[in-house]
Amino acid sequence: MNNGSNIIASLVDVRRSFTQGDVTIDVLRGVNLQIRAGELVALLGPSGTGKSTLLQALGLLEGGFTGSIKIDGVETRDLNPDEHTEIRREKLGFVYQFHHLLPDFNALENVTLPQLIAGAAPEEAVERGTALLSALGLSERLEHRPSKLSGGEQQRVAVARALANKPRLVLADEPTGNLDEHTADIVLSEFMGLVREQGTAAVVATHNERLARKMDRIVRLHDGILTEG
Ligand SMILES: Nc1ncnc2c1ncn2[C@@H]1O[C@H](COP(=O)(O)OP(=O)(O)OP(=O)(O)O)[C@@H](O)[C@H]1O
Repeated sequence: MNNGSNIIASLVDVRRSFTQGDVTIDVLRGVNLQIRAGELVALLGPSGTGKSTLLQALGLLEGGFTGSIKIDGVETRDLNPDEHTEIRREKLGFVYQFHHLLPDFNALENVTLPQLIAGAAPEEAVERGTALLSALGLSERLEHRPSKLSGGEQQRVAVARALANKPRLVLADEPTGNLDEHTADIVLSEFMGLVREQGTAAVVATHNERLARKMDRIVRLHDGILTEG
């Protein structure tokens, strides 16, 4: 279901502080961000500025935020953890720097599992998983376990998994950060191509300006504030 609006995610005046002993760090100091459906947004900023924290806000992965966090028009702040989980399952996909694939499952199973959990019929899940992995050049690797795949291949499986349930928004935290530059370029280009083909929006945290420039929009986090361009 979608709310008819073109905005898939919206943050208004989002703040987050962390306190460790006597020290409080204001990591997000009033972040505003609107992501349109199908839009690819690069999130840049030096290490430790709060890119992961911002993705956690969008992914409804942590508490402790103030401000408004809307996903597909729904204000999430007052929802309970089960409702957050449901929104994550229905609308969001995640890719991390390290793939977090299940080691005892093969590539195809890693992509079909989230679909089965979401209630897809097994044949449907296998068909979609095979199509996604094939689009990423892994048609010959469906039955390989993660340990038998290269780093780039593992990240491709993680990308396919993130898209398995047709999310409206994919949140990617340094998705190619542990790959060499050449492989990172290829995997990120494939990721962007697939995301565009699926009409999914994405926010991609990265240190890589060059790759960021290939996306629709760049936002930068600096001193807890987000700026455009
Ligand atoms: N759970 C936590 N408890 C205390 N401090 C935290 C916590 N999570 C993050 N921080 C602090 O918040 C700041 C932002 O961290 P975050 O991981 O969001 O940055 P980042 O921009 O993603 O960094 P990197 O590019 O290195 O991954 C850091 O100073 C970090 O130490």
